[in-house]
Amino acid sequence: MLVDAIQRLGVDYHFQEEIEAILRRNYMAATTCVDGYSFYTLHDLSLFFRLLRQEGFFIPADIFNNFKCKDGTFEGKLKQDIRGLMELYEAAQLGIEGEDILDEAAKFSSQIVGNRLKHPYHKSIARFTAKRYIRDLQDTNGWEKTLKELAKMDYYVAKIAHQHELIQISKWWKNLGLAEELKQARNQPLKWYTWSMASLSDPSMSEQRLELTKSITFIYIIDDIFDLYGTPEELTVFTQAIKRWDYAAIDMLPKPWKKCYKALLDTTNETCSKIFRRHGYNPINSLKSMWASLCDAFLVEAKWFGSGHFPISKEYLENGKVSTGAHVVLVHLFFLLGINGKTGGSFQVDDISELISSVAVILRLWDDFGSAKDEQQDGNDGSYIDCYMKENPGSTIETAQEHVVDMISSEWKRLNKECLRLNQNLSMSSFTKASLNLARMVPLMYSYDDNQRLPVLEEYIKSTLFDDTFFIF
Ligand SMILES: CC(C)=CCC/C(C)=C/CC/C(C)=C/COP(=O)(O)OP(=O)(O)O
Repeated sequence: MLVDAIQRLGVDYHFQEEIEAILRRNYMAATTCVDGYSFYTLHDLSLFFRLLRQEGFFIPADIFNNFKCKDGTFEGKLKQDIRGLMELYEAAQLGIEGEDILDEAAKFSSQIVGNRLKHPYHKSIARFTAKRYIRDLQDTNGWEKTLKELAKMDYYVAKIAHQHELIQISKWWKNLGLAEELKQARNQPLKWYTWSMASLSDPSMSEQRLELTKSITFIYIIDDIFDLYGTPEELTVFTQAIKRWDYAAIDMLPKPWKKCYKALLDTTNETCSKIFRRHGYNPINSLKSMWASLCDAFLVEAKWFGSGHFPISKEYLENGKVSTGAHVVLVHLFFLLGINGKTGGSFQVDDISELISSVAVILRLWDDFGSAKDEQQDGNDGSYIDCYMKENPGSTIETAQEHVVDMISSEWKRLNKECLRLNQNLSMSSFTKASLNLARMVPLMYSYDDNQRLPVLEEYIKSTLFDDTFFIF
C-alpha cells in the first residue's frame, strides 16, 4: 500500500530503487512459496498483481481463479467487497491478449462500481489524479501524512520547473519566426509542451522535455504544411528535401517553407549535439530517417485525399500510424534518455518498434475518433472511421466507433505486453514509463466537447501549471 500511495502521488521517481527492491522481494516470496497467493484478499491480490506487472514482474492472470466459483463466474459475495472490486478493476487494465479472466474481471467489477472507475491508475497521468488521491488518502499521523507533505512539495517543485520551461519554449518558438511565415499553421506552444510535461514527470529532466517539445512542434507544423499548404507536387519536393537533409536543398523549396526546413535541420542538429554531450552518442541518422518516414506518410495521405481515394482501413492505419509522428517522438525520447547507452547497446531502436506501433495506433484511432479539429481544415485529411464505414456498408457511425473502442482496448493489451517484455531490462523502465504517459495523454488531447474545446486538457494544464490551491484540502 505504501508503494501504491507513492506512485499515485506521483513521487515514485524519488524511490525507484526502493520500490524495485520491495517488489522483487514480494515477487520472490510469493512465487517460491507453494501456497503463494491463497491467503490474499481480493484487494491485496489485485494490488499485488498490478504493482508487480507495472514494474515488469510477470504474475499469471489465473491467480484470480481463487475468487471464482465452480461454474467459472466470480463469486457473488465479492459484490459486497467494493474496495476489492475497485482494485480488481485497476489490475485488469494490465492485461495482455488472451487473458480472458482479466476482461471478465473488468466487466464484473465495473458493473458494480462503474462510476468510480472512470480513471484507472494504469491509464491515467499520476500528477493529474494525485490531487484526488491526496484528498481521499486518510489523514493520520503516520506515513500518509508524511507522503502528503512530500507530494505537495514535489508538486510545487515540478510546477516551477514547468513554468520556467514553458517560458523557454515560447521564446524559442517566437524566435524561430515560423508563426509569421506560416500564418494558417497552428500556434500552440503550450499544447506542444504539455505532451512532454506529461511524458517526463521528473522535474530534473528539463533539457529532455525541452528537446522533445521541439520535435513535437515540428510534427504539428509539418502536418499543417501538408494538410493546408501544398499541392502533392510541392509536397513531394518538400519530402525529397527532408530526405536529402542538406542546407543546399533550401533552394528547392517555396519561400514560406524555407525557414521551417532550416529550423528543423538546425534544431535536430542541436538536439543531437546535446544528446552527444550527455550520452556520448550522436543519433542524427536515426532521427533523419524518422523525419523522412513521417513526410513519406504525410505525402501518401495528401495524395489519397487530394484524389478523393479511400484506402482500405488496414492500409490507412498502417500509414496512419506513421503519420501520427509517434515514431519521431519516441525515437527522440529513446535517445534523449540515453537508453542505448544505459542498456550497454543491447537495446536499439528496432527493439522498440512494437511499442511505438502500439502507441501510434492508440494515437491515430483517438485522433480520428472525434469530429472536432483545432486545425483550420474541414476534416479533409481522412479518418479511420470513414475508411471502416466505406468498407462495411451496413455499419453506422456508432458501430464504427464501438469497433474503434475495441481496437484501442486491444492495442493497450499489446502495449502492456511490450512493456512487460522491455522492462525485463531495468534500464528500459524510464523509457517505457515515459511512453505509457504519452499514451495516457492521448484521450485528454482529443476529447473535444461540443464547443470545440478540450475541457479535460484545460483542467490538466491548469492544475499542473497554474493552480495554487493545492494546499487547500
Ligand atoms: C502519443 C504520442 C507519441 C504523442 C507525442 C506527441 C505527438 C506525436 C503529437 C502529434 C499528434 C498529431 C497527430 C498531430 C497532427 O495533428 P492532428 O492531431 O490534427 O492530426 P491529423 O492532422 O493527422 O488529423
